[in-house]
Amino acid sequence: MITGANGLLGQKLVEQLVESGEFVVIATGKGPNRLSTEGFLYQSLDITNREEVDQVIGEIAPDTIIHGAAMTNVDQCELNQEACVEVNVKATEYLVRAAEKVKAHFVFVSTDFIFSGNDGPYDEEATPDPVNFYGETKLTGEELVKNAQTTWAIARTVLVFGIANDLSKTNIILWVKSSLEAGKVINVVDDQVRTPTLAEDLALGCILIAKQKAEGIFNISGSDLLSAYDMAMQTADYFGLDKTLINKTDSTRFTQPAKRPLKTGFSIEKARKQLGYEPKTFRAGIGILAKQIILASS
Ligand SMILES: NC(=O)C1=CN([C@@H]2O[C@H](COP(=O)(O)OP(=O)(O)OC[C@H]3O[C@@H](n4cnc5c(N)ncnc54)[C@H](O)[C@@H]3O)[C@@H](O)[C@H]2O)C=CC1
Repeated sequence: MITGANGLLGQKLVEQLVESGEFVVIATGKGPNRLSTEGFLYQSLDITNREEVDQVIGEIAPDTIIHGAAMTNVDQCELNQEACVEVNVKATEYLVRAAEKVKAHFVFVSTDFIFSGNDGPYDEEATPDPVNFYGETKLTGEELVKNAQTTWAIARTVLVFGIANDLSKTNIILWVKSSLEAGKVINVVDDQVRTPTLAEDLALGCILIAKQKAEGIFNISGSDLLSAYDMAMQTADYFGLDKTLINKTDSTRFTQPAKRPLKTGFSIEKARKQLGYEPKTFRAGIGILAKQIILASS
């Protein structure tokens, strides 16, 4: 059972799980089914509704729950903290309690934003110290999961990029591509460092965890440690666009409601060794997006 199935990760998870043919997939999401594929059962589920959560999980009694739903807009979390707590903390608790009753393996998707960004890249043992409210709520979610009376895993990830089926979500690659194609000058920070993650790779990592019923914390991200500026330059290079339109800048030039950690990124050695997880390079990820852009516009 997947939560947040209409989201970017949710869509990729459902696609890959169905394609493998090994699972009965229950996709749950807020409101109607917005997935473009078939071969699964869809159940509308607002995870902030405790009764609904109890009822749906009680009836389905899934083997495994991959909890990908979250309030993911970091600035909105800072501005609307009550709503952020409802989704990222309280709903996670409802799901954990319901999972305990049916003894489901519980996989929680978490974030590099639980870290300060002063001393990345991080391994699974590093000490969290979030710099914004979103990070705080995801860390509280992790604590709830760690104390669950059922088996659990936490899949932490970093800057997820991919193409959603309704093209609703933008990402750094799409932004750089469209700006440079329009001849626009863009300012890109070189002091925020990440290991960007192709959405398909994150889904793959979650599925490896689910299949093996692996327990504990796993870093599931890309392996290339890049600044946002590096990502922009690689994107321009891939599409043969004008790199002189990309200006290097730093985070002090931007004011956003939520502070961003500077240097995060993950070491993924544990997932490589224990799960057999191997992500694409960032360049290969751009290539996959490029094909999806062509398919979406044809
Ligand atoms: N996108 C990123 O760069 C990163 C994402 N993550 C984590 O990865 C996970 C997946 O993220 P994405 O797929 O990128 O996000 P997304 O924003 O595309 O999907 C999240 C989904 O959760 C759903 N949702 C929100 N409130 C809900 C509710 N009350 N009931 C049911 N569903 C609800 C939304 O409708 C949406 O479909 C999240 O847990 C996020 O915290 C972690 C690090 C980076």
